[in-house]
Amino acid sequence: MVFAKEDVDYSLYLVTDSTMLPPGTTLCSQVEAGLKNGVTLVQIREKDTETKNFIEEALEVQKICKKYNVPLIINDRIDVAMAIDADGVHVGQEDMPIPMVRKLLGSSKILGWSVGKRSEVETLAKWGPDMVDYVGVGTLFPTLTKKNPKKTPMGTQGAISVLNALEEFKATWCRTVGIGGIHPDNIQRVICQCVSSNGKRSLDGISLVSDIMASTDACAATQKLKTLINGTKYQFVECKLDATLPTAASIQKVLFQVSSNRPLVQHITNKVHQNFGANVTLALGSSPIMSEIESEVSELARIPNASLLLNTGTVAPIGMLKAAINAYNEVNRPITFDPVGYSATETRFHLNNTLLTYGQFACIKGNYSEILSLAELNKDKMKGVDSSSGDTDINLVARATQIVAFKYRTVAVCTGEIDCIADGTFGGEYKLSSGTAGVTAEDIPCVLIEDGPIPIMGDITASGCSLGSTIACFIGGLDPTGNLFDAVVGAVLLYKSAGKLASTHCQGSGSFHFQLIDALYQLFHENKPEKWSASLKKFN
Ligand SMILES: Cc1ncc(COP(=O)(O)OP(=O)(O)O)c(N)n1
Ligand SMILES: Cc1ncsc1CCOP(=O)(O)O
Ligand SMILES: [Mg+2]
Repeated sequence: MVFAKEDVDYSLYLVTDSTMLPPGTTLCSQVEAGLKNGVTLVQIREKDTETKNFIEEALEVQKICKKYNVPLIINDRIDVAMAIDADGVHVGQEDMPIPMVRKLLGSSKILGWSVGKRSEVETLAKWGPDMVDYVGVGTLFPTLTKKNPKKTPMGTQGAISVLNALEEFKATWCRTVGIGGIHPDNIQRVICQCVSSNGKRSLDGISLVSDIMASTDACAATQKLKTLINGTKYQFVECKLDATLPTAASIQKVLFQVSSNRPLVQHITNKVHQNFGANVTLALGSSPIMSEIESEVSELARIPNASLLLNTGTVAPIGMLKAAINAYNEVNRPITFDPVGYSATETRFHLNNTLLTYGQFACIKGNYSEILSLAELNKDKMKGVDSSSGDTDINLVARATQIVAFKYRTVAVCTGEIDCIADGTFGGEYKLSSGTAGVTAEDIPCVLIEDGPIPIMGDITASGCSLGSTIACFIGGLDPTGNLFDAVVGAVLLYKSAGKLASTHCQGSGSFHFQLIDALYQLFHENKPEKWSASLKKFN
């Protein structure tokens, strides 16, 4: 059977490993369970099997693949692939060089290569379309399946770099599958986030081993994966999104929802912010809980209208932070992420990136320096964790906010003299292969709040962090059909308006602190956004 290369369906690519088979199953029974339920491509990857047994097993699996009309790929062993006339071969960076493999296999066979770096993509592009048909992009997440992995997990941002390189070097023929630690809890995020910056391509498929091979019910495991792959909406937060910009009426609706739903806002935040954040949360009719207890995060995330503010100013143990992200992502409750001092030190850079790779955030909030660094547009290293001051190129800041929103499929907020908010969620929509149909960061909704600076804001501690509390209250308080962008924009408008009001009543920074809480309380309960002093302007 010869498969036309352009017809190969990479969407659910099963790679075998008979060392992890549960009792009562065999290599063939697991592969057949997968094929029966929608696996579209199979690779035999048996690292410890002797040649004779490898061939026998490969021939058995080949019979099953033929029955389901699905191509069979052989891992590493070009000799075995040729001996049994398999449909293709997969090799990695440490295996036989690609030009030699192609020469041995001939042009009609499928040839896959493992890549993780831009330079590797450049090489395959130089070889041209007759060499590599698809790439395995990884390792995405930690996995126990690959022994002694040479690469540290690259996360979705690493996969985006590979997709960008394929576009940059115009390797249009080359298909892509993500591999490494992919399971139902992260598969939608992988498909949703892994889109090239020009919006032209997402991954063509998901490749995995243990989720099916180690499953005691491989049929159910495959069905679950298939449903998630074929789905079109990633409900990382149960919020309806539409294309219209927020209005006073839509923000009023958000405030009503927050008042009636009274969200529980878990704060994992820095010590300086804790007391102020709790008071801001209470002023907004919500309940604060300042918990960093790992064993209770799952319970907290399951409370109706729970919302998490994760601020990395002073840092809880990484295991606790990951558990919290996991707990909220698992039940589709929103996380507001404030990567304080994102690239101020190497330690912060790695910690924040680890967390960004680990989960999905409904909102990412930062000051100019943080957002520029997240967007990789900050040429100068940040000096500290405070917001930068001085001349600001608002076009650059707005562009950076859009890039962050697009990259992380989130609502990004950049705060400063002018605040900027961009919606890169695409309503949670995702699709293999076609990316965002060419829609890029520059095209996504973006608004500015240009009401001038409130200098006294800089004279109290944790004023920026408490905008995070406000956002977390608003997102958490939404009804299931609520609008995420409206909620974030409403929170920023309220906070700025309250800041202005408080600054006119205070006598100094001490009274400003209290006046700010009073103003938030008053404007929130009055619920007349049309009267707020801060106003919106569409960017572009
Ligand atoms: C689809 C797919 N992608 C990547 C790999 C890994 O190949 P390699 O880097 O050669 O590692 P081993 O699988 O040989 O351990 C793969 N097998 N399949
Ligand atoms: C073969 C391979 N190459 C990179 S990660 C990996 C193993 C993936 O296995 P799992 O899906 O069980 O994490
Ligand atoms: Mg290999």
